[in-house]
Amino acid sequence: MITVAGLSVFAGDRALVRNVSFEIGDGERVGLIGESGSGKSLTALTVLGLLPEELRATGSVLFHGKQLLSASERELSRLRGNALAMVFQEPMSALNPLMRVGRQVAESTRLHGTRSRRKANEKAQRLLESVGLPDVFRAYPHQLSGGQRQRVVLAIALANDPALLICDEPTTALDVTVQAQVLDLILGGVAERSSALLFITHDLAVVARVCDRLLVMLDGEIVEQGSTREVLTAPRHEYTRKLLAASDLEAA
Ligand SMILES: Nc1ncnc2c1ncn2[C@@H]1O[C@H](COP(=O)(O)OP(=O)(O)OP(=O)(O)O)[C@@H](O)[C@H]1O
Repeated sequence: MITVAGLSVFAGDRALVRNVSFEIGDGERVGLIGESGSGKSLTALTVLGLLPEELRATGSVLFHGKQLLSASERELSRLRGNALAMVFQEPMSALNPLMRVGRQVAESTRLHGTRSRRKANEKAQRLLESVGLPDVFRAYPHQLSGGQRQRVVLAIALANDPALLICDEPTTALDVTVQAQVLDLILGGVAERSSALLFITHDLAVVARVCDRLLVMLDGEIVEQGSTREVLTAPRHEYTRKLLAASDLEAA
């Protein structure tokens, strides 16, 4: 479904992501792990066509055979929020503070379809119910907790049944008590739609639960990839071993 080949990202002459290659199949759940600054977010942003202007990407990102690196902004924005969706760490950055959340969910269904306002509102309400928020349609984002806001963002991301959902540290900014709940909603949401998932985190316990396959990044490169089981039980790269040793999974 998506094939990334020889992807590099540059700031001037400096390579921040180097020669990264991986594939994600239909419905597959892939984890991207590695320490802060290793290039995980830049890799995800490149796939979404959201790289900051000062950065430049080379290589290839094929989505259903279409080259995204040379796609126009118009084509990319049509794909985003439709076939490709995302949930980032900070939910407030994805929400409009001045618009009621129900309307924001409804707009995301209307952007990519031709439904009437009434149908869009009904769908938005159903989506909000599916993330456990039946009573927030008329609320503004500031009236919600962080976990509730992230659930609204998830409802928006899932609104158009994306082929691929990219989550970049989606629970890191949340209270520990609601992290598991949001994670379960993400997993349930992608399973129900057979969406593929690219899940970025530094939390190995989470990827062990969530992902079929893992990519390990270090200094802009993928140093190891394989099934979650292989990578977590028989890591080949010294860096992966260090990551494991530093985590609670050591005994797994
Ligand atoms: N716009 C930019 N200009 C120059 N350097 C950048 C820019 N954005 C990111 N970088 C650098 O690129 C490297 C990779 O950043 P990236 O955000 O992808 O890392 P990450 O693995 O996602 O880390 P984190 O877990 O902290 O989000 C970092 O060294 C970062 O400082």
